[in-house]
Amino acid sequence: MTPIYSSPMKVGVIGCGNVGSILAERQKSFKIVAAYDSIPERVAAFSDKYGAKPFSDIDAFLQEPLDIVVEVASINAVKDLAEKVLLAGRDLILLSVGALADDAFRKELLTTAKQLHRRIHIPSGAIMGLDNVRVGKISRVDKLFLKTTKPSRSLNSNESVFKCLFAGKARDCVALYPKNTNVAISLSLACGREADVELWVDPKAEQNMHEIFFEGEFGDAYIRIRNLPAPENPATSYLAALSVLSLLESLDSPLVIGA
Ligand SMILES: NC(=O)C1=CN([C@@H]2O[C@H](COP(=O)(O)OP(=O)(O)OC[C@H]3O[C@@H](n4cnc5c(N)ncnc54)[C@H](O)[C@@H]3O)[C@@H](O)[C@H]2O)C=CC1
Ligand SMILES: O=C([O-])CC(=O)C(=O)O
Repeated sequence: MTPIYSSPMKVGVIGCGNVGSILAERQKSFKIVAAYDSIPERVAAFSDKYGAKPFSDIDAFLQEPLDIVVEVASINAVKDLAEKVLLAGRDLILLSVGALADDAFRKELLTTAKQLHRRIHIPSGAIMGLDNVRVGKISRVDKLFLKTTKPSRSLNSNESVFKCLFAGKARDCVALYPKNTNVAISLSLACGREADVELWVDPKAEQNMHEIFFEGEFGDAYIRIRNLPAPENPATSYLAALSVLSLLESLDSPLVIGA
């Protein structure tokens, strides 16, 4: 049978910032052959450092012989570019999951993916437990609650006291904090039920902490993830970059683990 991907897998990256650079630094069984960013200097510097072909035109980028495109840019990038990626016949990994909070956009994107037999992969990002939260789609759920606590610098906040910045539904949270709460949408999509969310700023904290409270037919679970912020972007936890990396490393493995 023909292998699904080339070996090494040819990856195109949208977003040459913090996560894009971590992927490039640590690529092993895949190769980033093309890079696209809306800031020309960023893509040029990325290309000089890592050898990927630079693009500031998305159509030209998508004409490269890519096995998969990895979005590590922004919610706007997903909204503007994800459909183009699928229409170009590429699978897509997307990290700015908040874009999928828009029901109409998500449904249209998934319809396109289905029609073209393409896949959209959502990495676990900055949390753990997304695999088992999927039981929410086939069994009763009584509670899905995410409490995120981040240092002031991660939230670009001037608050000097421990304070709740938001309490409400996942999609309203990511609309207000698009660079900090994509995980709330990943959880909601995995479970099939919109998560309740609280976002706290803690001026004394050093880590980006996510606490997941999940209850239902199976029993209950509490997961606490204390993430080190990524050195180049404290809004993003380092684990988010590692999760994309591990997904890329395992995509064509014959052994699929989890859930
Ligand atoms: N799902 C999850 O668990 C997590 C998701 N994220 C999201 O992942 C994404 C990447 O994070 P970082 O690398 O830390 O961000 P970053 O800000 O360091 O890098 C983003 C890069 O993408 C580029 N970019 C932004 N919008 C673009 C567009 N419309 N078209 C082309 N290029 C564009 C920027 O110029 C920048 O170079 C962010 O959206 C972040 O919020 C981050 C952490 C966890
Ligand atoms: O990296 C994190 O801790 C979570 C994050 O920013 C997001 O979900 O957007």
